[in-house]
Amino acid sequence: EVEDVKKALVQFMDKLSAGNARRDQNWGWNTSSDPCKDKWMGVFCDNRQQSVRKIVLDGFNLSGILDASSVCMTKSLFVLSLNGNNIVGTVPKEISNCKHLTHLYVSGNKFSGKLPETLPQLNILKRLVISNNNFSGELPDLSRISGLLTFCGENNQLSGGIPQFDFTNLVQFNVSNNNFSGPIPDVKGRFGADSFSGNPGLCGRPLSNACPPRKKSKGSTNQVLLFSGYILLGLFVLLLVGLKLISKRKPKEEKAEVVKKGVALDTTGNKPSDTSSGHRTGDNRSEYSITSIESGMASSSLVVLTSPAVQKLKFEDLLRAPAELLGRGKHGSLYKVMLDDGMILAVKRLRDWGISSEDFKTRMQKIDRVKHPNVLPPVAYYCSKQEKLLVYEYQQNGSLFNLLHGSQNGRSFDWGSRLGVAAAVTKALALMHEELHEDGIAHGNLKSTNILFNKNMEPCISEYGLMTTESQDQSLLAQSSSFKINDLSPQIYSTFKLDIYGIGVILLELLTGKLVQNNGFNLAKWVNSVVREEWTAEVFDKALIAEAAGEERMVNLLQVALKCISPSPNERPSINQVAFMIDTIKEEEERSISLEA
Ligand SMILES: Nc1ncnc2c1ncn2[C@@H]1O[C@H](COP(=O)(O)OP(=O)(O)OP(=O)(O)O)[C@@H](O)[C@H]1O
Repeated sequence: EVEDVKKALVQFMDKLSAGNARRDQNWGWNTSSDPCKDKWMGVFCDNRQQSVRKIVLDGFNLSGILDASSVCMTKSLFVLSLNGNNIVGTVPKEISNCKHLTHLYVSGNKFSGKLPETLPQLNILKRLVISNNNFSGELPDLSRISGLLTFCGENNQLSGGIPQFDFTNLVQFNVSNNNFSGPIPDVKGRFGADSFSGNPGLCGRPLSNACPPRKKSKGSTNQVLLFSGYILLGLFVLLLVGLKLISKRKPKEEKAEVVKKGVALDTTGNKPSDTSSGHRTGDNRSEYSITSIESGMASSSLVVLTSPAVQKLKFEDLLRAPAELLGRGKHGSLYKVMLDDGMILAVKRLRDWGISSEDFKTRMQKIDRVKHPNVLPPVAYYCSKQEKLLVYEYQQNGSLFNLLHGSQNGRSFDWGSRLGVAAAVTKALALMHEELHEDGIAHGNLKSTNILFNKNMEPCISEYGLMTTESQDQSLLAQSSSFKINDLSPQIYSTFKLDIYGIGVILLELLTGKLVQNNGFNLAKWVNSVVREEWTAEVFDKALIAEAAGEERMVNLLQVALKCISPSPNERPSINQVAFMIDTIKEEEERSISLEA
């Protein structure tokens, strides 16, 4: 099989470089050497040098054709980059065989013809860049690639209408200088005229030429409705403030007291509090409305982010709804809020965060821009001087912590599923780290209570980015119970490396089924000591041993975990390396299962 892949790669290069002069000896790309071990030019492999992960051949003056069926023989290629060559012909439909592709770059070549209809089958594609070629015809329905972040198709001869991309998800989009025609879909204000200019047949916003009038469209009625919604909300808030001013003789003092009440409630925990106003349902839990948190709000309103689930959410809905305290973490308290329409939300009331409102907003917007199916997006936030609220959809299926340590004790949580959770979570974190690295926004608080299962039982990382850089210092780390990593030099602690540590601990939890901290027990320390004594097999969860799970792969995953929790942040792998390693283990597991079958 390895030989087949190698032959296919050599054939791919033969066709790609047809007629090009011979390369020097470092070039590789021949059947007598190995693409990974002998480091063929432009080939990047997984850590164990076993499978090809990236092929980057930018600017190699290649002037042949793209043999997609050959290059896609590599089992898990995720980056193919051929920018800045002279490649001719089409992008063949067999490109869809590269199922794992997340990045496809072919800009600055002489590609022509239509893009293949099979392209949207690359459904985990993140970046698609085909600019500066001679592509023509209509685009296939790329809107089917739900996680697409980049589409650059400028400077081609593409025509037809522009598909309804998920513009809220895209971070880069350009179709300028083509022959597109018709109205531009609603880009949600995310992209400007530059992205569409140079297409004489296009009309509508963000271009300045309006489309010829048609029957009044549904879209505009919606807009009117939305607009009047805002006016109503504004009036409501004014009314509320008015009532408060009238009903209170000493509004200032009263307000301070109300805020205090919220805090008092916070510290009394689950006991129903007399200070909580209204909306009690009479049972013995701390149910009350968020009104009691902050009645004096008015200065700013709820900002609904791009999640489709709560487009119509209003601040008044949050205020009115009964809320139940779920827990008090280090960032603040979490409430379960039930809306009238049956929708259930999780509202985090952030504890004094030492961040300005402006910075908070910018941060939320940056986080909102990056979407991954395994990351729980915030759906809205509220931000005033006194109060910051963050709204998520409530996840009925509980957390990874519950699944492992709840009443089931992880018994029905088999090895394959645990490996699946590990792989999904690290991949999701890899994307977040990549996209938010420049902004310096890491997760900051990764742990099994922050991995929630959605309605399809897919694991989702929640509360991404809730820790500011300032508060990510060692003193906070030391206070936190689950991250007690003594003897560490604090200065070199970067938040991104802290996330790797968090992933390592989650992997240990998956492998051992044990709590991270328990009556002086420290999971990381314990695992390290058992491994040092060479009793490695002792660490694994009895439930995994009982199902006779592949021990070799368990040991491999344990090694990944141990690298992640290395005391020196610099020795910890990057999240991409972690994702590769876990992917490889998962592939091996799948292979061994198919062999058994
Ligand atoms: N969106 C959500 N849906 C359902 N349950 C949630 C949601 N977000 C958090 N939870 C659960 O609610 C509980 C309390 O959450 P909270 O965030 O307050 O605690 P924490 O994660 O331990 O603390 P922190 O993240 O602040 O360090 C946790 O068990 C968590 O798994």
